[in-house]
Amino acid sequence: MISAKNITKKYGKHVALNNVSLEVSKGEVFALLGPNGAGKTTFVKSLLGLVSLSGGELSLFDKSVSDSSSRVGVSYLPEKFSFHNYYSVYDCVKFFGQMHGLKGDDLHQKVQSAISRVGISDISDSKLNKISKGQLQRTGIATLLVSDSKLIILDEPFSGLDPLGIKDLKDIIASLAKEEDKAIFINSHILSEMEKICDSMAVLNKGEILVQGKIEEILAGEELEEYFYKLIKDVK
Ligand SMILES: Nc1ncnc2c1ncn2[C@@H]1O[C@H](COP(=O)(O)OP(=O)(O)OP(=O)(O)O)[C@@H](O)[C@H]1O
Repeated sequence: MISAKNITKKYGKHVALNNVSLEVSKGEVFALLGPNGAGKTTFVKSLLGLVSLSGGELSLFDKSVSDSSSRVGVSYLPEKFSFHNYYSVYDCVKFFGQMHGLKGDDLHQKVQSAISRVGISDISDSKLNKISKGQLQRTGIATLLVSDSKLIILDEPFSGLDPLGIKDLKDIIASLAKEEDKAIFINSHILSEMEKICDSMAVLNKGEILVQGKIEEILAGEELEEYFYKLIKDVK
């Protein structure tokens, strides 16, 4: 679903991604991990076509990311979800449903079901400027659930959520992961959460991939946090 072959991104003289290669396949929950400034956001922006690469090949569903149709079937949740303040939660999720081609009763049912799945049915009619940060983030998650996107890209999805929100999101990710035709790509710092929900990972540091593969095989019984800190310390 995602294929990066030797991709490089330079901002002026600064190399943010250096010869990065990685693959994300159907059915995977994939974590891109790395310290501040490692290049994670640059990688996500490259997938979304928001920055142009300096070299290499990056594709979604076997189409180059330079072709915007490669992003049909992709949903993205930014770290801080935002939308027009004067929309209600319902209308916001409905807008995303309409963007994915849903109509009539089907649209209404899917919007209601997405809102209920993230536990905010009680504030469905509230305007976005009248709800909390965590409720707004849950609204963002509902916008992902309303469509049947095959690739879901989550940027720091746990940020702004309370422990209950984190638990709900982990359950949602786990249930989406059961759908074998989907892949979930997560960019996050919260290592403890990643270990429980992801099956594959790559660690980026200073624009370079240090390790990549199945989490269980990489960790071989070690805790992810411990493994990560040792790995980063060793290459500093
Ligand atoms: N628009 C830009 N112009 C110049 N340099 C940039 C730009 N965007 C990012 N960088 C640099 O590229 C490197 C990678 O940044 P990036 O935002 O991709 O890292 P990150 O892993 O997402 O970091 P964080 O975890 O702090 O969000 C950093 O050194 C950053 O300073």
